[in-house]
Amino acid sequence: MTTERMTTAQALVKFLNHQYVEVDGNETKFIKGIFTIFGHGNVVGLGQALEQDAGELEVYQGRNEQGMANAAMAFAKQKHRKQIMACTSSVGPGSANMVTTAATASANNIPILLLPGDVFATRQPDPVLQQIEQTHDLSISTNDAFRAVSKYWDRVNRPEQLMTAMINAMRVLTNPADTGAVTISLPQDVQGEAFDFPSYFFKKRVHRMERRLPTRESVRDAVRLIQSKKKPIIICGGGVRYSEAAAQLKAFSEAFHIPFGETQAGKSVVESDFFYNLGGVGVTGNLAANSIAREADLVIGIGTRFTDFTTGSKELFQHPAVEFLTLNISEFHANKLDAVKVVADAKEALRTLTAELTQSGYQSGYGTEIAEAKRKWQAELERLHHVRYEEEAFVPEVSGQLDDVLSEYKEALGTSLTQTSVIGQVNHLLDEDAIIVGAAGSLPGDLQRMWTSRTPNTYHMEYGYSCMGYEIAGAFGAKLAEPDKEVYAMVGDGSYQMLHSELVTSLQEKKKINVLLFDNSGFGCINNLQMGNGMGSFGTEFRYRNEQSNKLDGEILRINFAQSAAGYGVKTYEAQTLEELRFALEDAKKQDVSTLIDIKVLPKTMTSGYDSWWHVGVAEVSENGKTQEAFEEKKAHLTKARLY
Ligand SMILES: Cc1ncc(C[n+]2csc(CCOP(=O)(O)OP(=O)(O)O)c2C)c(N)n1
Ligand SMILES: O=C1C[C@@H](O)[C@H](O)[C@@H](O)C1=O
Ligand SMILES: [Mg+2]
Repeated sequence: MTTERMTTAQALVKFLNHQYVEVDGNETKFIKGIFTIFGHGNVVGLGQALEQDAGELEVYQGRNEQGMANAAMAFAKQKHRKQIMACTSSVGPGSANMVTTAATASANNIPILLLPGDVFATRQPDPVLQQIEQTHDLSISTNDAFRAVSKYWDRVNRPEQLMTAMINAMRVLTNPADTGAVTISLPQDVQGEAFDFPSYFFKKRVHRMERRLPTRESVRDAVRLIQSKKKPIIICGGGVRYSEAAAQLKAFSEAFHIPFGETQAGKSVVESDFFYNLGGVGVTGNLAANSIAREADLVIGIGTRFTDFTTGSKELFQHPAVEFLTLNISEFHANKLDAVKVVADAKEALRTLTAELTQSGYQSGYGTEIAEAKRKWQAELERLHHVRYEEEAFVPEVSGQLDDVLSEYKEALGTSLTQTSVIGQVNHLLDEDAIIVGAAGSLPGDLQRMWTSRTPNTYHMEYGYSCMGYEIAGAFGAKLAEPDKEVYAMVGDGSYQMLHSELVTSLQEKKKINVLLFDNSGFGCINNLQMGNGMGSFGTEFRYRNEQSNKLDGEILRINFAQSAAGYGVKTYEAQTLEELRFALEDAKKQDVSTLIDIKVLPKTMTSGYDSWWHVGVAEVSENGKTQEAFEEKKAHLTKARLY
């Protein structure tokens, strides 16, 4: 047996350089690069190995561990999970900062390899700087927090453990049914320890991402179920996108005259103007998809996790005889809602099902309903694009909540722009193949409803975890994945303030991203949620502390985000009118550096409603009559919802 004497960290870097995936006969290098923030927990171990010989790994410098890991996750998402990035952090706070992204990646089933430094395996210097000493258990460290949010977790306490750890890491990272965050904790002493690694550990490994075929029996069950139904609706989830099954989905819906709604992860798999594409479905769905879903007697979920947003907390589907069919690579997700299930790759399942159903001569019973529902939604969309603020008698989309202070916002932010009209302009003016990236706030809802995708795979939304602060790092990660396209972060002022550090990394790497910042001076969607459920406006508007009341109900905060980003070297614009917005969008396209448009919008001018319900934990007992009413309303909805 030939061996190579190297440190654990050197062996890890060499191993990462030899991993490939094969999909449909195409081979790709699996790990494109590694994001780093060095500290004592990784610099002289993994840092040394990367300095000495990083191989073909591109080494990036992050600004915030959560931010860099978000960028890595977005890269993998935009690459449809066929290529990934690794991330290394120091010990303690550096690794803790990545826990949020681990959760985000796992919730979204996106592969990401996290390599946090860890406390000494020998325990000799304990407590090392940044070590928490848990008196009830000295074997745990900050990195154990990753266990709850990783799909695979391991700690390399001896150099030779690296081999099984990494082979298992690759098993999970390349498993389409159950991928997500993989965390390999690397005690800082072990990173530098040498071992005679066998050469076979470093051989080229090609991980075939196989397309699981459906069984004959499951397809037979599916065909029988579909044949018994007249008004099916398909829910197109992220699994369709990662399986690259757009053509098969289109063929299936055309052949049998079955429309589909899109989840956040499934949006833009197919262009919006495809006849059978109804657009976003669920809590943040549009009128067309939700009205068809409400009356459907069969819901065919393809590659979807059926989250509460997709099912309207299981209240959306109201046909008395509604049943569920799932096509999913994950047995766990396929099993939801008591569905008849086809556990298989989406592309393969659709191919087989199309062939079998064709033989039966099946056609759905839809007449003009699909065209009619789409026509009505188009008219509503037009209206939303043209909502303009008027001083007198203006009724915002979310009305009856902050009506009396809208003019104060107009003054403070110097704007009368409505959010829906801004989205209309942006959708109109961006290049057809531009990618938009988002995650949290009111924008994901507006965009799932309103965004018209003209080119496939241009809508990139992280809504499995809806993690504020993903947007800008995510845009940077998407740009690394698709450097030839313009990428736009769609971000609220709350999310922007939470985390935008990787904007600087985009400048450093000369990878231009564009930030469209919607400033309504508040956590707008949460303000809608609380007030919509009987509360007052509490802790969600950005207002100064008022010395009289000692509450946060003073004047509205005014922040010039454009000025602050200009300090980084970003090309910035301020938009308080549609003309300024149009100019900025066009001029931003001409720039080579990252850009930011500080768009001031009025609160309460985002979209709302469209026949859906979201189950939240409204107070059962309160001193406020409105909250009491909201609780009664919730109870009424619950009587119409499935219980599991
Ligand atoms: C990390 C994180 N913390 C908290 C939340 C809960 N949350 C969801 S949206 C939101 C406010 C978002 O405000 P902003 O970005 O300004 O968007 P707006 O709703 O005003 O459009 C909050 C606090 C979250 N999704 N993620
Ligand atoms: O609590 C939330 C409410 C949603 O409206 C929002 O989009 C999401 O970010 C969230 O966390
Ligand atoms: Mg806001």
